[in-house]
Amino acid sequence: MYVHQRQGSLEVICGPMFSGKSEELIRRIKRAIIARQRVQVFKPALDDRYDVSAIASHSQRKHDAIPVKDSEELRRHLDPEAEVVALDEVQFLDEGLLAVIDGLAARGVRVIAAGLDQDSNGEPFGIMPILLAKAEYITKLQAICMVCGAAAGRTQRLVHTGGQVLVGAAEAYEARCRHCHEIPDGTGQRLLEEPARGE
Ligand SMILES: Nc1ncnc2c1ncn2[C@@H]1O[C@H](COP(=O)(O)OP(=O)(O)O)[C@@H](O)[C@H]1O
Ligand SMILES: Cc1cn([C@H]2C[C@H](O)[C@@H](COP(=O)(O)O)O2)c(=O)[nH]c1=O
Ligand SMILES: [Zn+2]
Repeated sequence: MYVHQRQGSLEVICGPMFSGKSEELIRRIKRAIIARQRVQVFKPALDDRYDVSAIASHSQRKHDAIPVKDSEELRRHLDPEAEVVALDEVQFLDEGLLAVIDGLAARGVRVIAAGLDQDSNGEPFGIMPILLAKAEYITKLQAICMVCGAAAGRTQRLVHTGGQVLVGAAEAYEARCRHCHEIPDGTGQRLLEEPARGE
């Protein structure tokens, strides 16, 4: 006879900026609360754009969250009774989070992690590729390309400052499709020019 235990799992919500990751995370958090589950919500302290101690979407939806500077601080705040642990902006958290998430899922906790799968150069962002490999469930969202209106899987940086990490919103970024996304090469030239016909 099988004995079913409460199954832990990892759900990852990814996609470019403005694709609705935070809205979707808040929706799942609200449903878990309606189901009277014990929910804990975290975000990296680094992301202080709209609110220091809340997940906030670009459409002003919010949910209280514990800001943490790294995975060690997150580990210290964990409620041993939590049934659901939700994390926003996980691309900013360190590799130590992987062991924390594995430990939670092994204890039967439902972990929901939202974050950018790609940086503004279209490269994998932080621990996201590993989380995607480890997840039981993946939701990849698309925004609307601000140039052509197509579905957008990438984020265009509009300012020529910063390295991979530059906290910001619409003043510094917009959603773009693969075709309209440009990777700066330092000269202001397009890197991804379409080959001329006949080439
Ligand atoms: N280019 C865009 N495509 C889709 N939604 C956009 C765009 N620009 C602004 N928005 C707004 O952003 C909201 C999604 O915000 P949010 O959940 O914070 O996204 P993410 O967490 O993926 O950055 C949308 O519901 C919409 O109101
Ligand atoms: C593409 C890209 C984004 N960021 C920053 C900008 C924002 O502070 C967050 C993403 O927030 P969202 O909830 O997904 O809108 O990440 C960055 O630092 N570097 C990048 O390349
Ligand atoms: Zn486009």
